[in-house]
Amino acid sequence: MEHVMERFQRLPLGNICDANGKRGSMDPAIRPVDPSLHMVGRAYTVRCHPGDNLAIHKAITEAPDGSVLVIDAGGYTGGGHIGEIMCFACMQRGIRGLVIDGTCRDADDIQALGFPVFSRGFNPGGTVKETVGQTEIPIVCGGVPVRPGDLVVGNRDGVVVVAKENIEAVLEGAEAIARKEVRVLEELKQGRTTAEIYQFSKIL
Ligand SMILES: O=C([O-])CC(=O)C(=O)O
Ligand SMILES: [Mg+2]
Repeated sequence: MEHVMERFQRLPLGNICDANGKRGSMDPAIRPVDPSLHMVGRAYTVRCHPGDNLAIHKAITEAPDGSVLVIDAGGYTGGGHIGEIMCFACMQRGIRGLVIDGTCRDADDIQALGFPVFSRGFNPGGTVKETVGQTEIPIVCGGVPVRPGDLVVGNRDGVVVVAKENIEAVLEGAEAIARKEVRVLEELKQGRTTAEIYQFSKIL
């Protein structure tokens, strides 16, 4: 699986998404704290009560290393559910990154840690720690259904989710698309147009 993760990490998200039937891309309002970071791992899912981060603390203690925490916080933007402390705790547990349908805080410190976080922006406001919530259940995050063990890939383009049953097929399809794009770029350098290469001249 490690090799598979490395291969995914090298691929453009657009190629992965196209090979995934053009599906699986989250709402682009979910943005990386640090656009230079790449993230890939298996989803460990969390549903927390909006404005309450206790379920995320639970997930940090439970998730196996190599996981990406994918958190449905109901799109709540009234407080920062995660910050520097929780991201550092994730790193110590071998968690590869975190996606939250909600806001985080401590942006400068998270960036300094080099831990990949994707969120609906920031809010320095606090959250309560009262409701245990649920982990390892099917959720929706950024408009995309996510189940435990699905593959999650993120970079400055956004976040794409690949169903666990399709990981191998999507990887091979995305690599084939990437190879084809190398050939297209070569043909463009030789002076052909996209209309010629893609044979749009029949309809354009
Ligand atoms: O403690 C919190 O609620 C979130 C936070 O700021 C941190 O993890 O550093
Ligand atoms: Mg903090």
